[in-house]
Amino acid sequence: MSTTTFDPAHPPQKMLSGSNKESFGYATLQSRLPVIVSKIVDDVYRAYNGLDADPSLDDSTKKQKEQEAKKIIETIGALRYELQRDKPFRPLTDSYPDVKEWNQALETFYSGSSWYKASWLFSECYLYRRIKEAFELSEHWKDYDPFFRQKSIVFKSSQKAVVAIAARLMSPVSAGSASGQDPLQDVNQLSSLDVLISQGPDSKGTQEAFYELAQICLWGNATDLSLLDNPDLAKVEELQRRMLMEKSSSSSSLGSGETLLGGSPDQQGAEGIANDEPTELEKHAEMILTNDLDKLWGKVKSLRNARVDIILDNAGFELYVDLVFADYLVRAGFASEVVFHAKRIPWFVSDVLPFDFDWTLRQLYTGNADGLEAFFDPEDPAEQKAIKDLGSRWRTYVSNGTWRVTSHDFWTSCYAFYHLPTLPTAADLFGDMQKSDLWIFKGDLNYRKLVYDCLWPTTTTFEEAIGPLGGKAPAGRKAAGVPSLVSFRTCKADVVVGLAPGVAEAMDIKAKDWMVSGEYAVISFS
Ligand SMILES: O=P(O)(O)OC[C@H]1O[C@](O)(CO)[C@@H](O)[C@@H]1O
Repeated sequence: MSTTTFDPAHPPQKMLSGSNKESFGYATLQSRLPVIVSKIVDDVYRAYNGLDADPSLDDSTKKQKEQEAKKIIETIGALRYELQRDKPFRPLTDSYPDVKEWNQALETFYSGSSWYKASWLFSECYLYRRIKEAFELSEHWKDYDPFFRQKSIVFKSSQKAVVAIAARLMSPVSAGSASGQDPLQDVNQLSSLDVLISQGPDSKGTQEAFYELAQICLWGNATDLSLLDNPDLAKVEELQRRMLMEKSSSSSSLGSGETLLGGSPDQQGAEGIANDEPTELEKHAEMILTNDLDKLWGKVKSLRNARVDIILDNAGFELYVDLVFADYLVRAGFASEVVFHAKRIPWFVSDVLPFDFDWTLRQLYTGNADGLEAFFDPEDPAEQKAIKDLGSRWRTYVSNGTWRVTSHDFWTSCYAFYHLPTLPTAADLFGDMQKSDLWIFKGDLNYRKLVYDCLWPTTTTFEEAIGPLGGKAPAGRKAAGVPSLVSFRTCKADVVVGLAPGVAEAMDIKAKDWMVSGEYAVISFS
């Protein structure tokens, strides 16, 4: 394959790079990535110390595993050193299927280059690929995910929001039915989004549910572990509050028994909260700096039994809200097939691997079956049931083929998504994705790869910035076989497009780190 037309080193605008000391790329290479790498060492130590307690290993395998763990720890330490001293990149030496493509790109575009000189995107992707190499060169640790422990801890700490959302979706109709009103006549009387959605694709309830769940899906991207390089669980909880339909004047803790996600007007009145108070979710709508939800709704409402592809980002809570949104699309009749694209190798700390997907569903539907301790253990039996029912429904989607999880090496390559339609090694992926009616890209890294991670003026249109995937592509998006697409992204890198004139300047005054803090977001539709 010739890589000359697939160039990760020369994006259409000046590339983001760690060579600029003012950039977030520099800060990431300088302080965040070394911490992430050190945590891998800690994790392998812990795994290695736990080997003795593993009854499935015979003595000789245990010994081999221990020796390999020591080697991995050494290799990861050396990798941190290379990064911190800005040593030149070296070719990969394992035999994972993508190695040839990586080495070709290194040789063609980055020969003699190094972490701070190359594009930030390339360096960061290369780092995660080198981490994979350290494990891949072993016999017993090839499939080990050094980030799984962190993913699981943070997901567990998301219980309050997980439960609140499950209850919002699944709990039975409350006030409307209790007051004898026909709940389907008055959507405000309903506590269950499931009931709203079941009114059919053209109903007001389905539309309201769309706006709420799409924003929940967006803000799920705020809690990823690569940004929280020292995950502070209280911070995770705080970030998740924004997804709830709580009134903003309510207390700042998610204590049990409080009215989460709305509830009936009566309930709110009883708590002394005026109905016209904005909810947390509504308040945060102002933080979506370019918001194409209306355009997305225009597309979604035209779909019937369509195929929707979701290019996943993080495991844990973000995956959970992605599944909530996918569930909505199916329940409302818009989609009959949802394809989830996961990563094949541990990536940017918390990205979803196929294993994470299955594991997440299991934690939900298993509950405390067989007397085992449930992963989520809300005291209220109705909440326990809501989680279990939701998980069981999702398991059925997987077993009957409504939901499919897939993965491809393209998502962990060094290439921007500009190259998806033409990169020979992605031809099978692109061919399959062309059968879809809508692509939903989650998260910051997917956004960076969509817009080629370069310094576009912030008023550049999204259509233009995504090049061949956009409507402004020379052949036109449709001719190129690309369906409508949307990006749900909280901003964690110093690139953003699609802003109205003056917005970036106003933000610079309002919040210096608005581009990278994860506090602000964009929803961009093409
Ligand atoms: O999980 P997300 O939203 O893709 O975020 C990953 C992003 O986090 C960061 O590590 C934040 O610096 C970026 O390098 C990367 O783009």
